[in-house]
Amino acid sequence: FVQIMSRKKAAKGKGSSKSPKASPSSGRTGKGLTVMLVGDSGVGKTCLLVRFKDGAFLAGSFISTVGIDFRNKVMSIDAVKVKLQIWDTAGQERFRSVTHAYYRDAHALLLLYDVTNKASFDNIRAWLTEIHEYAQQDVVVMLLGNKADATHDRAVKREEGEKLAKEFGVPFMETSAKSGLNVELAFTAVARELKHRTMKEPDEPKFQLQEYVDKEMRTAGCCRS
Ligand SMILES: Nc1nc2c(ncn2[C@@H]2O[C@H](COP(=O)(O)OP(=O)(O)OP(=O)(O)O)[C@@H](O)[C@H]2O)c(=O)[nH]1
Repeated sequence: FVQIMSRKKAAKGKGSSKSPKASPSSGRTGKGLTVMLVGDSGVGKTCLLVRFKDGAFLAGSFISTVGIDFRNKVMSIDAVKVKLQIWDTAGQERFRSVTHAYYRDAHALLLLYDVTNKASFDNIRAWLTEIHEYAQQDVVVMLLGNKADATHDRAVKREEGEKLAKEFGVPFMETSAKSGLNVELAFTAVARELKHRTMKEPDEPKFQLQEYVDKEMRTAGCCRS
């Protein structure tokens, strides 16, 4: 599997992490925390990652990811350096078996749908079933409604995303890889949760991911980027 590289990466000539160090069995023991991006093809997984990593938006023609792609990013959380290894998976059905092999090594999953594509939202239930089947029980899952900038084409209301997330007990926010809305926050929130888990003091209260996200969004007002 690890030999399968992203066609996107080759086509766009973007700098990426060197050859993938992770393998389906090394994630939990390897250095860093692994965050996997999943969701239907075209929801914006690669764009979200590129926005987070390089601060840019990949406009123009859409080149689907083939297999899986890897990028590393070091974040500073309360003065502690946290290394995230981010796995960008292919949303296309034909690569599903590749993705399945990586689930169990993921510490966190960012599950995306596209707010302009109702089918991608309807498929979230199936994605959650798949996650339940293949990922670790304690995996951190966050639901993201991406392309929030595309107001004219919106097909899924924010309230619908919130409702679904509540039903499954996962934190939720809308993002935009295009405008940058909440992109940093999505990754920071899961990194904080994972850091808390690994470095928690005995009497420290549990980190409340959704509370943190809500507070950060309130502080930033409507247009956090
Ligand atoms: N308006 C808008 N378009 C976006 C956004 N994110 C991605 N796109 C567009 O959506 C298309 C698909 O984006 P990708 O990031 O390649 O999608 P993906 O989920 O990685 O797709 P697969 O690799 O096939 O799984 C591209 O044409 C992007 O330019 C966003 O936040 N807003």
